[in-house]
Amino acid sequence: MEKMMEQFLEQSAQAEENFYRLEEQRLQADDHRRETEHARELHMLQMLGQMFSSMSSARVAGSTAAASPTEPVAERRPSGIRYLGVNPRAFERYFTLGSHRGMDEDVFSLVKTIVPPLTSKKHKGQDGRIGIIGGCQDYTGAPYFAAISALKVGADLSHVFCTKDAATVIKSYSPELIVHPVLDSPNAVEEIEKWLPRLHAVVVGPGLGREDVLLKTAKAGGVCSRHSKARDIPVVIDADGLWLVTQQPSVIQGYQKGILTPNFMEFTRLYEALHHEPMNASDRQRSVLQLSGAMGNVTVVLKGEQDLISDGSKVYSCSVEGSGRRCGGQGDLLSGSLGVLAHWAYAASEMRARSVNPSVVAAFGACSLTRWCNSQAFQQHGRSTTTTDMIQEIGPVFRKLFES
Ligand SMILES: NC(=O)C1=CN([C@@H]2O[C@H](COP(=O)(O)OP(=O)(O)OC[C@H]3O[C@@H](n4cnc5c(N)ncnc54)[C@H](O)[C@@H]3O)[C@@H](O)[C@H]2O)[C@@H](O)CC1
Ligand SMILES: Nc1ncnc2c1ncn2[C@@H]1O[C@H](COP(=O)(O)OP(=O)(O)OP(=O)(O)O)[C@@H](O)[C@H]1O
Repeated sequence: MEKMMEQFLEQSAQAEENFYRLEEQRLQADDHRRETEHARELHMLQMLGQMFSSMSSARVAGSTAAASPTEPVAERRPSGIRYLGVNPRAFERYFTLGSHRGMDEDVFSLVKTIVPPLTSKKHKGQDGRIGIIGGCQDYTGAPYFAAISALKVGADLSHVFCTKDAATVIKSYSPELIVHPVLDSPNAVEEIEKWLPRLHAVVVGPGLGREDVLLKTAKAGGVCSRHSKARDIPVVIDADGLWLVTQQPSVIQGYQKGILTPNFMEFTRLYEALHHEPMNASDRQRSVLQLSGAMGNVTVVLKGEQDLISDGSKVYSCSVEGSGRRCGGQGDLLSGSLGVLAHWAYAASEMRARSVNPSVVAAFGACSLTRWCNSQAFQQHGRSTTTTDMIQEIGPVFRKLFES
């Protein structure tokens, strides 16, 4: 009897494994189809963009007005950043948001090209299945903010992997999230790995806490899992996930689709752990470049008055207008949005010459979005602005920044 039971269990484990293998193959085929479709649509958009741009340059050439808004754009275009033919007005609008740095406009225009078209041919899941690893007894807001932001940006499904006692709380904030109460279960890593093959990006850290056992699970089940690195999906590391990276930089060092999003304190800790010397706070651009280099060129986003983004070769700054209000949770909005944008950027970039790192494009998009949501929410709520108010702005701000 016992033997039969054993055989039965073995067979059902095998059947389950086969199911996931087939499911993964099916998802990969779907992704491939979608990427091809996306590339075709993108190609048409590029051609249209080029047609518009040549029409508008013809108008500029024919007019006597030397100060057309399209002219300085061409002059400001830096070498090494491919121009993909977008509406020149995007640059004009971007300037009104507060940036005055030549390099930024091109990265900003690239963000628009990664947004997948909405078509009736897609099925649920194709625009992104994002996983957030975080959420414990103390912190239930952070994973919620990250996961709901991913959905509001345009992901189709958002999964949260949290501890048991955080799960009911997070579920009660939103019926839209899929919540797995597994982080503190004895077989936590297997529980997470069951889902990982279906995910397009993971965000590790919001509200994770710093208990050893949770950090170990996040490491084995998220950052280092064969399903994330081997499947080559973007891994965004934020908040307490950065605590883990500070203790063990090798968990993400050299992984090209790794993106770290430290605030100033998290950045300082990580910098000092890697360089064994105090950071020079007056030269943040240099420090962010150095840290990305020391991490094997993972993308680093140092958040602050200006967000500095580097993949170790260049530093980009994002200074889209925000506000003076610094409520907790804004960083979670950023990391959740970044998970989706990173997936889109890599899906889109397969078809293109990679003149700009897709992680940088995605990071630039997420920073611009977060900052402007902050500014828009502040206009209505002033000092009482909270992250929930900012999340309500994601839809209109995204449309205005990236889809108009
Ligand atoms: N509602 C929630 O559940 C929230 C939970 N959070 C979680 O709280 C946990 C701890 O996050 P913390 O960010 O507090 O991390 P830390 O415990 O490392 O604290 C960082 C400290 O640095 C300070 N700081 C930030 N920027 C600074 C700067 N430029 N100069 C000087 N000091 C600066 C902050 O006030 C904070 O006290 C994380 O898991 C995080 O995800 C936060 O995301 C906020 C919202
Ligand atoms: N001084 C500032 N001016 C404008 N925007 C800022 C400023 N500081 C931070 N931000 C923006 O706020 C967002 C979150 O950064 P913040 O430093 O609050 O992260 P965090 O501390 O990790 O957040 P969280 O509270 O979620 O843990 C980023 O998009 C950043 O651009």
